[in-house]
Amino acid sequence: MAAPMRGMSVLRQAFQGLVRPAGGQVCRQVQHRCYSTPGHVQVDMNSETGVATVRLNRPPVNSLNLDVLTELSIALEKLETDKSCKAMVLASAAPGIFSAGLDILEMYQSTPERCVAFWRALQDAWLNLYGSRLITMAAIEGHSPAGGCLLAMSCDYRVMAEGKFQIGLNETKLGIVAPFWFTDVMLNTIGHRETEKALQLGALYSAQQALSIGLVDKVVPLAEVMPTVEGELKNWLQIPAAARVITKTSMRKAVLDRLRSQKEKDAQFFADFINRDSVQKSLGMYIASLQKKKN
Ligand SMILES: CC/C=C\C/C=C\CCC/C=C/CC(=O)SCCNC(=O)CCNC(=O)[C@H](O)C(C)(C)COP(=O)(O)OP(=O)(O)OC[C@H]1O[C@@H](n2cnc3c(N)ncnc32)[C@H](O)[C@@H]1OP(=O)(O)O
Repeated sequence: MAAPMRGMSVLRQAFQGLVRPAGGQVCRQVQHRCYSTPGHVQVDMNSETGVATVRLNRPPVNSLNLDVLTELSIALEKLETDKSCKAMVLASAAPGIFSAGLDILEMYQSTPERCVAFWRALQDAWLNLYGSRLITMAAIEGHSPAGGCLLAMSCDYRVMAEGKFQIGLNETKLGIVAPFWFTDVMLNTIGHRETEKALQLGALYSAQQALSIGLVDKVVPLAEVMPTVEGELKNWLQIPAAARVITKTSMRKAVLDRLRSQKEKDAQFFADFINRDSVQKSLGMYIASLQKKKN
């Protein structure tokens, strides 16, 4: 039997047919299909319910590097074209973390070419997620700063674990600036006044604070995050899909089109901005502060 997954009872896993075959990889029987397991993004498709669970799997903190973002983008594209797939739950396979956001090492002392490739991968992953026809829900079972917060905000619904975990766009604290499309998504989520404060301060919120400003939709004990997402999904799945998708698309189109129309310019701007001496200095200091935390 596979080791129990965090936030999921052994009974629930047994019920869902989790087994570990001779090869050693976790797989599911009958109604479940694993799209991928070896990489940094695990996709588990339940063909009976039409719900896919996509787990980021890059321990220790699921920082989003070029590989993770490319894999995430491909996984989302596959689900989008899978007619049996109706909904997607974005979660983490790493305990205590949803995602630490972009891999800072992709932005520090990197080449302009790598920066552009990295940024394109982020743009594509986000366009696929924010523009998805699927019902998308974030199961936030841990910290979710910066790019992690962007991924969560880009879903249709967010359930976060109570306790010590934090979520927010903290870019200014690193001496960098949240790109316009991060800002647009936050504006659409919590409104203008809260976004202005949140972005200038680089604020990281507790789950309860995030709930109070509408950054997340529900806060529950850690073990209840997945069951709560599953319960909420039942409501969403009852809505006629075409009407829901048209509504979602019309509400998100302007923000998506804004990036689509200037993808290359945005990627070039990122590479130029991030390679400024002052930005590199700030990033260097931030990396040192993360490392110092341990000593
Ligand atoms: C007008 C201008 C317009 C455009 C400008 C263009 C672009 C600029 C904008 C770019 C956008 C960036 C968005 C981002 O996502 S930036 C990333 C921000 N992320 C963070 O600040 C999170 C940092 N991490 C943490 O706070 C903690 O790690 C965390 C709370 C998530 C978890 O804490 P925990 O105690 O559990 O773990 P740690 O011991 O801290 O970390 C373990 C190891 O992981 C390393 N680490 C952590 N986060 C990252 C990361 N984001 N990238 C790379 N590496 C990371 C950490 O250093 C530890 O490493 P080791 O010491 O073990 O080697």
